[in-house]
Amino acid sequence: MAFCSCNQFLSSTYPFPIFNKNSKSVPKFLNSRVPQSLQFQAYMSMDQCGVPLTKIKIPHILTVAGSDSGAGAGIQADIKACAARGVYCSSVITAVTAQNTVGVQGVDIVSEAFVSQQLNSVLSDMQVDVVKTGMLPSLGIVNVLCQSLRHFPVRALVVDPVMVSTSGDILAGPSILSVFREELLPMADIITPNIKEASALLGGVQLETIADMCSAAKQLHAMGPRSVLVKGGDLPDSLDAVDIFFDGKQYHELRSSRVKTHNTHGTGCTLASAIAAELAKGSPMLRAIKVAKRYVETALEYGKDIVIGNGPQGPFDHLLRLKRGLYSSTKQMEFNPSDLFLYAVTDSVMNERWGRTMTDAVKAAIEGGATIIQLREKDADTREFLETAKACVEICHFYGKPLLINDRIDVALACDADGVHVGQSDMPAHLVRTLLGPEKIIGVSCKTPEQAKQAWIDGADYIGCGGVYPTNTKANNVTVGLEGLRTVCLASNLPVVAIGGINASNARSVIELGMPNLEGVAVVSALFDRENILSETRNLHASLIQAVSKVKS
Ligand SMILES: Cc1ncc(COP(=O)(O)OP(=O)(O)O)c(N)n1
Ligand SMILES: Cc1nc(C(=O)O)sc1CCOP(=O)(O)O
Ligand SMILES: [Mg+2]
Repeated sequence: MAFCSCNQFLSSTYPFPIFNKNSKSVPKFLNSRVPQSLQFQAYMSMDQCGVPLTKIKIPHILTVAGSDSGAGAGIQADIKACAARGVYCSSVITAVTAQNTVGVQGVDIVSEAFVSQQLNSVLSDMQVDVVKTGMLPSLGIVNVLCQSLRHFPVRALVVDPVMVSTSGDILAGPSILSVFREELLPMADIITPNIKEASALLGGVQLETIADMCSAAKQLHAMGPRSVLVKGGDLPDSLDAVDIFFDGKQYHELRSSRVKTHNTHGTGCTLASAIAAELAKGSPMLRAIKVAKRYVETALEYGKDIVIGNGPQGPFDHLLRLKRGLYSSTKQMEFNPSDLFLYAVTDSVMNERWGRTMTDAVKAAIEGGATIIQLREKDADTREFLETAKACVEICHFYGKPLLINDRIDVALACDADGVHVGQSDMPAHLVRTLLGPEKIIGVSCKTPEQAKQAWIDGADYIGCGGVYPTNTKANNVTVGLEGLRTVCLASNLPVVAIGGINASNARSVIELGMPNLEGVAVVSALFDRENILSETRNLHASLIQAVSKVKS
């Protein structure tokens, strides 16, 4: 069988270097074996009859960790998390634990020589993209791992410094701390300690507040990893789950509501594996962490009521009861609040009135400056809507703009749209999130502060607030006015887009409210019920730019 690289994939490189810039012994981008820079690399190949075949390389994580006989954590959690996130997972087992939901009853450490042999088997052959480490129970095992990583460099190293199990059992003693600090951490792209592990790595300091977590992240970063995620799940007195990410320059406070459940065994392993999976797909670090956190939250939500074992901490449902089978293993478009700046909501009745197709209308709106498109079809046949939606996804992605579907989760899934917009009488946003998965964009219409708060809890990405002005486009719509918009913006943790009766003449007053989380305006008739969409969009775009610069000055 003859293989040759397919050129269209050659430019698809990873956005991150292999090892930490401070690492003394490992050169950056060292690559001795295979062209690993080609994510999802495709090979054009011929079989014996000369028929072309396409082979696709899927992202590959190697987990170096301990086995958990109860399968909630360790190697078993890593493999399930990777399967759920659409990447391949090989495994090097460092220890076999006898474990259940009560605790750890026994540990059998695998010999250094055999860990080394496993590492060699996988790394010498299988084109690993990202290595993720979990339980590393002896100094010798950390040493052989570091040696292997020098010999077989990979794209990224995720170190979950597992020391104590959720049940409080010791999985790696203090003897490994020095080799962690001196050898492994400087090689890592990210380390993901919880509060107890961060404290142990820092010699036993007390971490009780978010400020303490930031300080710990900075001190751990000084040990050499490119970035640090200190997980605050154990932080006392916090209603939310708060993690601190530090990339050496900036701190990011990542906050999410806690899922009320005892089924949390293995969340640390799962989060680190999910981060590794996103990195292997090509996401930058912060994005990888956000997606991984959402995945863990969704999995906890799915598993919150399951009963496995009699102990205090049960496993959860990594595969989300296999309900979300339509997750894509390809990289999804990232939501940026600035996408809401000029939000075009389509209307096919208006398009028909002006004698044009939906695809022409979408193209013209984007060329005029629309930053995001929503397909809103109240009466279309599903089949016809789906075909239009598929064509519009292509157009939007060609221009690098996200496309959302109004109301119809099924259509959004079927055409692999970037997300959906739902209102208060549509499917609840938390269910939309579980159906669409952690990466898709979800917007929710909100007219009150309570609705805005709920949208945030439900895992939405933004809210739409209106009607700011009276509109003929949506029957019986309640007008909340500029004051209503201001009240909702003040209550919202999410970015807001204003909607309802907005056009190039009154958009200024909306922007001049000066609310920091008000990112833009959504419009239907001012763009689509006009003869020339391109010039109307340009006009509105110019008004918005003018208004924003006035607010800033
Ligand atoms: C950006 C944006 N904001 C609000 C809406 C309205 O959604 P909803 O309340 O569900 O009403 P319908 O659009 O479904 O009639 C929206 N579509 N987009
Ligand atoms: C779809 C929609 N939702 C609204 C809300 O208030 O939530 S107002 C509206 C219609 C917006 O159309 P136009 O820009 O033509 O006024
Ligand atoms: Mg709706």
